[in-house]
Amino acid sequence: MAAPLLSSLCCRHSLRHCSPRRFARNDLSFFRSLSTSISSEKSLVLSHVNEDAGVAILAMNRPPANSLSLELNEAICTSLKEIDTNPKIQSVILASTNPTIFSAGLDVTELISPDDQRLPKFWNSLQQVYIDLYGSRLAIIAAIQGHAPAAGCMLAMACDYRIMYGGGEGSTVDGRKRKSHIPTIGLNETQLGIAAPPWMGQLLVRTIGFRPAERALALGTLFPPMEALIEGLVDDVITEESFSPSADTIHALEKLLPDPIRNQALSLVMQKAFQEAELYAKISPQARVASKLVTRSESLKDMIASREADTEYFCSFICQDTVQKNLKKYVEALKKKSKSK
Ligand SMILES: CC/C=C\CC/C=C/CC(=O)SCCNC(=O)CCNC(=O)[C@H](O)C(C)(C)COP(=O)(O)OP(=O)(O)OC[C@H]1O[C@@H](n2cnc3c(N)ncnc32)[C@H](O)[C@@H]1OP(=O)(O)O
Repeated sequence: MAAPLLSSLCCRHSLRHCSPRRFARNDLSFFRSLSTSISSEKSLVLSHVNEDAGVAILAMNRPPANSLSLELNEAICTSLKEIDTNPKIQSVILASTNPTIFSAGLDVTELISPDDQRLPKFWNSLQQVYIDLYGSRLAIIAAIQGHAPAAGCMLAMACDYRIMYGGGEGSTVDGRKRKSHIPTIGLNETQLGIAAPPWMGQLLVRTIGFRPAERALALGTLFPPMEALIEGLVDDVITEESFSPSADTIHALEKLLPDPIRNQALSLVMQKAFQEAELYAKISPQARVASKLVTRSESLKDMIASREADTEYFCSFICQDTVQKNLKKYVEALKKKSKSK
């Protein structure tokens, strides 16, 4: 049986051990309703299940940018595990409560002057997120309504299908117009003066192919939606003009989410993601998981085998003076940019 193999592969080696302005940027009106179902660790992740459809939603909820802290990583794993234990669920939509940011990647503040107990734990938690998503028996659909740099892109690549919002006019937050946003996705680590870890770089190679990945890794390329589609980094790009959900999809999603999604980008990607999630949920789970094993088990085994060495290398790399200097500069620039808005 394929499913137990995949899960035992992952479990055996598990090392599990705002400002008001920012808050308003999240479409909490709709996602708040999700917290009534399963919520974990201060609701850093909100999730909800629809057993009839066989679909669940897992939404990252860490303002202002869904940057991956130790706690958010742990919350993602906990929620996924809870969903995984429900045999009626076959598909999960990995989403974000932030209308313009899917995930900003690692919380870079975790990397600056790090605590030597917390740093390896933090890295282990990121590895675990990757292992749990990539090796899940569930079909996971990434609903990428906003930016997905670095480890944010890794989250998407670890899913089974990626839908990206193509940007457009008149996106709304809380019913008010806001300027349109065009999200980007990619492994931009070299722009921070660091390199993507081998397993993340290899994931890009497996997703878009050797030469495009080699170039994108070196340059730290962040792809806008249509370029990401052409490269094969995402599977679908949708805009207000290109996608209208069927009445059935709207109804089924409404059943799953009692409050309507008011943000247009979020609403569109969620509707498309729901359609895709239903499609996966209709496939024989055994056959689907067996086919997933064909493409993923070897790289997962390699990753698990090199996990400890990867953590050691990461910790010593991050603590180097030059790396610390680069990271500090990067975070200062990030904060300056944010303040100047
Ligand atoms: C051997 C291997 C060794 C090392 C491997 C290390 C691997 C690393 C993988 C990573 O994931 S590194 C992280 C890379 N992430 C980024 O470079 C993204 C940085 N963020 C941005 O570019 C932008 O924030 C955005 C495009 C995601 C969104 O832009 P925008 O909508 O304009 O928002 P703001 O820039 O104003 O940001 C809002 C708020 O969020 C804070 N923030 C953003 N990203 C991060 C982050 N990654 N970590 C922590 N905090 C982040 C930002 O500072 C703003 O906060 P304020 O309090 O200043 O308002």
